[in-house]
Amino acid sequence: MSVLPLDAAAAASADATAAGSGRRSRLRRPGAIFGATWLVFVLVASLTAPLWRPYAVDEQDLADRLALPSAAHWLGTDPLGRDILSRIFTAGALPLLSSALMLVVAFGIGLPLALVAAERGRLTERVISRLTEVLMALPLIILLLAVIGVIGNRLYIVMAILGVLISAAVYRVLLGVAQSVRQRLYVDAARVNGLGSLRVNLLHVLPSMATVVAVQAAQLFGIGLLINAGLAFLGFGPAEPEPSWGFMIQDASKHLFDHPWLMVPTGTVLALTVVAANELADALAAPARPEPTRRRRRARAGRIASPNGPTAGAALAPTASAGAASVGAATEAASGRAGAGADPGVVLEVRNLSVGVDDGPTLVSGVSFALRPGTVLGLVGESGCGKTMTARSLLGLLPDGVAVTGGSIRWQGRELTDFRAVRGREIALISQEPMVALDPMFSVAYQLTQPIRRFRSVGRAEARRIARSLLGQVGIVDADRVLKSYPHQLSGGMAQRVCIALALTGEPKLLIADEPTTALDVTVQAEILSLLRALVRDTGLSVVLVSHDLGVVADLCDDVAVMYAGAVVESGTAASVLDAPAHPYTMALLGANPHVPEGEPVPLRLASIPGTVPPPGQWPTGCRFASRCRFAAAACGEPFPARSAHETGSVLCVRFDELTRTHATWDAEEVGAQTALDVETTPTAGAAR
Ligand SMILES: Nc1ncnc2c1ncn2[C@@H]1O[C@H](COP(=O)(O)OP(=O)(O)OP(=O)(O)O)[C@@H](O)[C@H]1O
Repeated sequence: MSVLPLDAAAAASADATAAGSGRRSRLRRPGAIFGATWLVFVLVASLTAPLWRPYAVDEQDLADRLALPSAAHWLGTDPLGRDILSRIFTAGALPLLSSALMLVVAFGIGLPLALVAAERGRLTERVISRLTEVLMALPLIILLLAVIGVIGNRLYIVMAILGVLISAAVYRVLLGVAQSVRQRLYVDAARVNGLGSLRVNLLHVLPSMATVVAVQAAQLFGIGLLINAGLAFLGFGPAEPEPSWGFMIQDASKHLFDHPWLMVPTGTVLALTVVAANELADALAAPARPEPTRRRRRARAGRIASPNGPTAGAALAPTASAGAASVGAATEAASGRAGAGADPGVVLEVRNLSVGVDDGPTLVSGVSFALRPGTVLGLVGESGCGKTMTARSLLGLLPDGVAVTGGSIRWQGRELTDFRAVRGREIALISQEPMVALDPMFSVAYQLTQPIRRFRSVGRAEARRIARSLLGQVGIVDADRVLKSYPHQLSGGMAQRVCIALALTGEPKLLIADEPTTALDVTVQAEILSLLRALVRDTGLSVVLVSHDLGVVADLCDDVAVMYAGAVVESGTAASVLDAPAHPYTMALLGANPHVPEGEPVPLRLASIPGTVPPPGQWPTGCRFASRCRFAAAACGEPFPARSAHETGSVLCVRFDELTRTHATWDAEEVGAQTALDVETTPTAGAAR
């Protein structure tokens, strides 16, 4: 039953987010104009045919049979001398309306099922998918003929049943789209902002699927017309003298050689109607005009170099507040504070957190840290080390099929289980891609005032006033203009400011900032960092900052937890960890930081840590960094506990004491053709290498 426009749907899904302006521009294309105009014309002409047709459908002129077009009969006559024009348009209502009915049934079943399966997770999705697979395995035409055998030529009912059968295929296509839309950051943002499941689907998921739904509907409509005509051709249409396109084509096929014209009018109307539906679908599926601006492209390029702009000079320098505010990101083993949730100074405590894929590998294990009010904790590490999974666990926003499998998250002294209750109100999220985190369908005013009204129980006018004030708080001076704007009209930096304002709508106490500056220009990065710093200073917010940029961490964080292969390998105050790293991975990470001190030449090649992070499921016993570590020894192959370090932090290295004693360092000596990091150890007796 491969009747669905999978390619078209996939193509459309790719740009579904540009739906607003994109859809309008697509509808101005010639194909779309032709398709829509013809479909409207044929529909109106068919529905009104009894009012304007020149002859009744059964009116015969036996003296003028099989006539060519004339003034009396514009499209000629059939073998019984009946007027073809009158019959064609009278016959149009049935295929058009019954195909529309088929669409309503197919989407009425397929679309809600896709939304539910995408939302409810893997188990529900599997159950629904298996059921729809059964439906898809049924032989469509044979089944339809069997139905006709039972109920007769009642084409509306037959087409409704066809809709039920096709709903399985509709579901398959829409499921993929719904799943991909649900992963978009603005859907997460809507959930963080307290929207219930129905409203998330209605306000954010469905509008983004509209293009795919329209493409599918247009193509299925054409297929419905053909099936309808095919059934009538086979004799399962309306009984004579009622006209039908299929029967008229069958009648014409008998005279293909002696009176070929007879095939032309009905064949042309049917073909034009199917082509019009397909043209409309193609126009809708065509990519919308690309939106990326030079600014976004530059931002992407900047991400590769990961410069820190004005903050780069401060890279690796201790922050002024670090010492004073340091809480330490301590593992439970190192701190020994099993009951630290009772500590009134700790706003968030994560202990022994594990995250894993259902029936799959563990992605994060044994992660522990604590956070005091008004401080910033940085989660750093290479890509794939589990920073995002850890951060998203704090909001209960893990991807489908991924779940917290162990440990505890204590928020303000109580175990965090009901994430919906705290999302947006107490804990908010700022994500990496501001342009994707805002819903392209809605104005900034709408996106800000909705959560404000919900969280603060205020009216429309007051919500707008608060939105304006929040925009002012995040450094937007022309708030009124920005409120009226749509996301695509904002620059990256402006969009991130709006996202931060959005995160503040529920007056949260904790911000999870997942690489909030990665997608931005260098100068804008600095502005956003300084904005975050000001917010922490002025409002007492706590922040968990996910970053791979040590410059950003040095600049903004009070404490830092360095993650490697799903575990925290070192934690402590940012000042102590960055100034005197205790774990070889932290040393190597600092050595590979692409920071060039002022006045020094830029190296030809950047330093790197040899090897790659072992993927989940392939972590070795013992130290997960051992295979890449210059200091690895036999003892690293065995499991070992974390050790206290940096006064309030910890380090997960069995050779910690030894390396400290020997003042081991791991610097990036980037010269000439050297590509790896050099190891320097101060030769001290007993310092084994
Ligand atoms: N939906 C998912 N299903 C299964 N595994 C996943 C999923 N998303 C991420 N992972 C895996 O989980 C591990 C941790 O990913 P995570 O995104 O937390 O890393 P990260 O340190 O934040 O990296 P990055 O800086 O690239 O975002 C990676 O190995 C990743 O491949």
